[in-house]
Amino acid sequence: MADELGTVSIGFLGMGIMGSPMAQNLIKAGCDVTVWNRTKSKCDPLVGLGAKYKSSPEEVTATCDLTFAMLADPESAIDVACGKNGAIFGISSGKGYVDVSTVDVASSILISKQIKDTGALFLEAPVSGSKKPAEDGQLIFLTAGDKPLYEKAAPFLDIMGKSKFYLGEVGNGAAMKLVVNMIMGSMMASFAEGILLSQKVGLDPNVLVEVVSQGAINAPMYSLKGPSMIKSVYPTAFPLKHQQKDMRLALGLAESVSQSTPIAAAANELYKVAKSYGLSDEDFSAVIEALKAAKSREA
Ligand SMILES: NC(=O)C1=CN([C@@H]2O[C@H](COP(=O)(O)OP(=O)(O)OC[C@H]3O[C@@H](n4cnc5c(N)ncnc54)[C@H](OP(=O)(O)O)[C@@H]3O)[C@@H](O)[C@H]2O)C=CC1
Ligand SMILES: O=CCCC(=O)O
Repeated sequence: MADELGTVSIGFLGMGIMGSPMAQNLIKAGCDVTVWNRTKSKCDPLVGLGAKYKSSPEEVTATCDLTFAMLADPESAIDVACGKNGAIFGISSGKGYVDVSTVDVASSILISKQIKDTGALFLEAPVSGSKKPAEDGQLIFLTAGDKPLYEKAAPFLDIMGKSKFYLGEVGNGAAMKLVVNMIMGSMMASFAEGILLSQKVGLDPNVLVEVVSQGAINAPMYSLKGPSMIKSVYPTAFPLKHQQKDMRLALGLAESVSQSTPIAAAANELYKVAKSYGLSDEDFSAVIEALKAAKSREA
C-alpha cells in the first residue's frame, strides 16, 4: 500500500495547527510529500521527517500530482491559490487541487474556477475535528467538487481522516462546514454561560461538567474543554479568531438565504468581544472571558 501511495506526488500548502499534523500523517504513511508555508521555518520539522520543500505554491503544484491547501481564511486561501506565485501558475491538466481550509461558498467557487480554468481538477474538503483528531488521523472530510478527484484523493483522505462525505457541487462542503461550526460556536458560548452561572449560584462547575457529560446534551467538547475553562486556561487547538471567522461566514451564509439565526448572531458578538480582549490566538473556549469581563463591569 505504501508503494502505491508513493506513486502519487503530494503537495501540502499551509503548515499551521492543522496542516502540519495532516502532512505528517501522509509522510508517515509513506507518501511522497512536498511542503510549503508562508513562514518557512514551520516546514523544517516536516523536512526532518522526509518531506521535500519548495519555495512557492506555484513550485509545489508544478511538481506534484495532487496538492492539499490548509490556510487560515478566505483571503489567504485565495491568495495562495490565485495570487503571485500561486498554485494556479504551476498546476495543469491531469493534476488536482484539494482545498481543506474553512472558507465561504463564494471563495471556494472562485478558487475552483481559477483552478479548473487551467485544466486541473478541484475538490473542496474542509474538515470537522481539531488538532488531536488531525494528529490521530481522525478528521471528517466534507468534500464537494470533481468526483474523479474525490476518488483519486480518497486514499489520502483516509490516511488523514476517519470518514468522508461527498456532497456534490462546490460550495456544499463549505456550507456544511460553516453550519457545523456555527452550531459548535453557539454551543461553546452557551456552555461558557452555564459554567459562570453555576459558579455564581454557588455550584461546583466541575460537577456541572460531569452532569452534562452523562446526559442527553453530552458532547465530547464539554468534557474536553470544561476543566481547563474552569481554570481559565485555554491551550489552543482551534484558535478563537478562526471560530469568529466561521461565525461571521455562517451568518453571511444564513443572510444569503434569509434564514434567521439569532442564537449564532448573539454568540458571534461574544467572540468579537473576546477578540477585542486580545484572545484571538487562544483556544475558542476563551470566549468565556468575554462573559467574565461583562460581569466584572456590571459589578
Ligand atoms: N485548528 C482547528 O481546530 C481547525 C481549523 N480548521 C480550519 O483550518 C484552517 C487552518 O486552521 P489552523 O491550522 O488551526 O490555523 P493556523 O492559524 O494554525 O494556520 C494558518 C495557516 O495559514 C497560513 N496563512 C495565514 N495567512 C496567510 C497568508 N496571507 N498567506 C499565506 N499563508 C497564510 C499560515 O501561515 P504562517 O505559518 O506563515 O502564519 C498557516 O500555515 C482554518 O481555515 C481553520 O478555520 C478546521 C478544523 C479545525
Ligand atoms: O473548525 C474547527 C472544528 C473543530 C472541531 O470540529 O472540533
